[in-house]
Amino acid sequence: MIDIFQEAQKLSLYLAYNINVDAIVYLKTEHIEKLISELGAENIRRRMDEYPREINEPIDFVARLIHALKTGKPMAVPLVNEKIHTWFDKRFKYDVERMGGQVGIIANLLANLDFKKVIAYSPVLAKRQAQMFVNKPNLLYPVVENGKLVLKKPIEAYRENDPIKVNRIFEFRKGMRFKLGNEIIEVPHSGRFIVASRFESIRIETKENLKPFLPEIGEIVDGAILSGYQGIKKRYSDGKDANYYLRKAKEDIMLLKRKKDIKVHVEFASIQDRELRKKVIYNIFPLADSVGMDESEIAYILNSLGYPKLADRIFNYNRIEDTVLGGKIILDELNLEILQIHTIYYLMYITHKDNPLSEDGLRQSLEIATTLAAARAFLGDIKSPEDFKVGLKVPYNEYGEFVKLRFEEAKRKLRMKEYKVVIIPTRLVKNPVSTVGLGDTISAGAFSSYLALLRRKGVY
Ligand SMILES: Nc1ncnc2c1ncn2[C@@H]1O[C@H](COP(=O)(O)O)[C@@H](O)[C@H]1O
Ligand SMILES: O=P(O)(O)OC[C@H]1O[C@](O)(COP(=O)(O)O)[C@@H](O)[C@@H]1O
Ligand SMILES: [Mg+2]
Repeated sequence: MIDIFQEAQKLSLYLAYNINVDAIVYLKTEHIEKLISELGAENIRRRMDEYPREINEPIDFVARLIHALKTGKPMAVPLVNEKIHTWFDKRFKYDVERMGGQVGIIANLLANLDFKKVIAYSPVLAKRQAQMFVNKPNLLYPVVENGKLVLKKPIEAYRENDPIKVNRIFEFRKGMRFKLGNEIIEVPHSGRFIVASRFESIRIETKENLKPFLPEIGEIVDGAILSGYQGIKKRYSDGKDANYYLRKAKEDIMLLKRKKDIKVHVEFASIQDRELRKKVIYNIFPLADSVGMDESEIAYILNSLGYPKLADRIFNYNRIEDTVLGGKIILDELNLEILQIHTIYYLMYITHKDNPLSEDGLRQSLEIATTLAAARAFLGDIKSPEDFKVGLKVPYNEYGEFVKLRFEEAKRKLRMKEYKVVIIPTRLVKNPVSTVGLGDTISAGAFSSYLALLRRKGVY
């Protein structure tokens, strides 16, 4: 496995579009009890039944937070009412502020792992945000100077007046117990709840001056990881809308692939609004080669594709045979080369039978992914390639053997002839320093090692 990791390190990757500051709160029972006594258990329960898909007022936040705590699922809900920022800041002291967003997290990870070159782009880059990127020669931000593409360290490329986006992250831990009225809730898994800020001023796009250079960037790199589409809004005050930004996003992928047919991985993230989710899935996925998502996200996607019962089963029971079934549907309906699903107890790849990699190769790629996530969960951050070894010391989760057994059963039940499906148990850290960014870490590790293995086979 180490040899594949070393081959992945020789790759150069392009990343776009989202960076932000993650302001992290380590939730304590007292926080929750205070919120419940302030807003009332009955009110919260009622709002939980309504399942608000955006945060307009404090009770929306508390309802969705408690739903996440009850299920132990990773969740992200957009904050759309700028007036309640002060409500949050009065109630919570942020324990840590760190780099966030798929681009920010993956850029720092790959740069610290000594990848050859990481070109990280976000349409906004404020000074404070630029300072959160690791300052290494292999991590560069693309700018246009005198009509030419120039790659600079982020700290040399920031713009004074660019806005900063701060997301609030609530880290919760397995075993936390509290009362909601008469109901005792015990958190089943450790995880994170993201209150994702959505501002008019930050658009998910490639700025017009950089756009003509995307084919050149595509030529320099070996692959691209794109994410942030969840930040697109339905409508903007200047008349632009989601269709406009999705058309632009599609153009970007085609431009990146124009000079060299690089592989593109899309890291999916929670999109609460059904209409927007559907638009992102139908516009973007067919242009991607690879897509990554967690168990809540696969359920949301299947809901959008018209499989609500299967979606509910995956969300509530996380059974392997349902995930395989759902994965096959997504792979086929959106015509992907490979789909990667990360869940608390297992990681899964689904591809078509003609994928050039062997099942063993695919499994090794997932092993790299879970090892990196375990290292990050244990250390809080990955600072050098040496940290990979820390992940190797983390044991597989206690359901490891059960996962393998259930997978063998699923293979007997489901039609598998046309697919390659591989699954591995996760290496799960019992008391993680934090969990935010683990999915991004898994996907970066999986996609880059997938590319390295394709290269080794001579097919990429
Ligand atoms: N404590 C943990 N140790 C190792 N890996 C973990 C831990 N908790 C979660 N994970 C993995 O990370 C993903 C989370 O993905 P998101 O996209 O951030 O939801 C989870 O599925 C586990 O595979
Ligand atoms: O949707 P947004 O606002 O771009 O934010 C994405 C959020 O997802 C993260 O990138 C983490 O994602 P994962 O936990 O799924 O790896 C956070 O750092 C960030 O706050
Ligand atoms: Mg994720």
